[in-house]
Amino acid sequence: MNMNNISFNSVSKRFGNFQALKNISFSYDGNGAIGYLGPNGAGKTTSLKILVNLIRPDSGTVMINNINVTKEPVMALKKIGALIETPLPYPYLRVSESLSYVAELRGINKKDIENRIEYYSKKLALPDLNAKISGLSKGQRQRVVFASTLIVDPEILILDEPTSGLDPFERKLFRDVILELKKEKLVFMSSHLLSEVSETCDYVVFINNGSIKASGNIDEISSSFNIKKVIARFIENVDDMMIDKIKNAGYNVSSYDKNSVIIDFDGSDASRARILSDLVKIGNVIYYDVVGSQLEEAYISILQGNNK
Ligand SMILES: Nc1ncnc2c1ncn2[C@@H]1O[C@H](COP(=O)(O)OP(=O)(O)OP(=O)(O)O)[C@@H](O)[C@H]1O
Repeated sequence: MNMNNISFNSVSKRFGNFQALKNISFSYDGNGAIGYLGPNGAGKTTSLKILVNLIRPDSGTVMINNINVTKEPVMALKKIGALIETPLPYPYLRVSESLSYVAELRGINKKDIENRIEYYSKKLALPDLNAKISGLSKGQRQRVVFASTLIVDPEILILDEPTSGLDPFERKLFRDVILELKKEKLVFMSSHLLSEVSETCDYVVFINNGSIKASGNIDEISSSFNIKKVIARFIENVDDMMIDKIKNAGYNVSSYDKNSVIIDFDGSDASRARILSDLVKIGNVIYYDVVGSQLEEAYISILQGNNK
């Protein structure tokens, strides 16, 4: 099995007066999945485009499997599959034609093409292979485009928000394919969906305002951030009087609805226990738990600059 790697070394990119990437560096060795996280406009797509040589950095280098992408793009990108800003596949072609066309361009033999079309047609629940691309829904098109990046059997898969705009069923199809692929390949994906990243990725890189804020093993990063909200559900309706009592007990109510209240806290077990013992004096608590995820806490803390 091949081991893959990618690295950004002091990469900067300016658009006019706007500095989109400021000296970014990170690297990853091995197979698995890397999640690239950051708010809109952080510089994720710009980084991914530089990685696949769609744009050139002003300074710094990007390497794929130790080959400099800017200097030797053909060699570096030979084993890459990329899905960046979903292009429209040829509308007049049929699904199977559009898939074999991409594979033929890469010199893949007919038998492999047929097998892979059949495989991904099942895995991604592709529409009828004889259907015209122009008649497909947005999600169906996205599935076909994803299949066309996979049909060439890439060693490294670069995906820019691959599931944006997909329904939950389609997201699951994508997730299962990524989970399968990452066993033997390297997947580098940007995403806004933290739940998706925590389910699929082994490593995370956080970017904000064109700078890398943190990177590391997802479990190690997540475990250093405690969840800082609890939810309590009551038998009785939550009214203003109850909310006042909770506030008077010294708590910050983040939100509430008919039967439940969400309270901010410092994330410690001691505070969590104390809140519950206070709440049972105020109402009949039937459910109590922390809400959110550690990755979400990490994302918020790191991107707000409270990096531990
Ligand atoms: N070709 C361009 N010309 C001018 N500015 C650009 C260009 N491409 C990107 N930018 C700017 O660079 C910044 C980073 O954009 P980029 O698309 O990399 O962000 P992103 O992290 O991918 O965001 P999103 O999650 O919204 O896709 C943005 O402020 C964007 O407006």
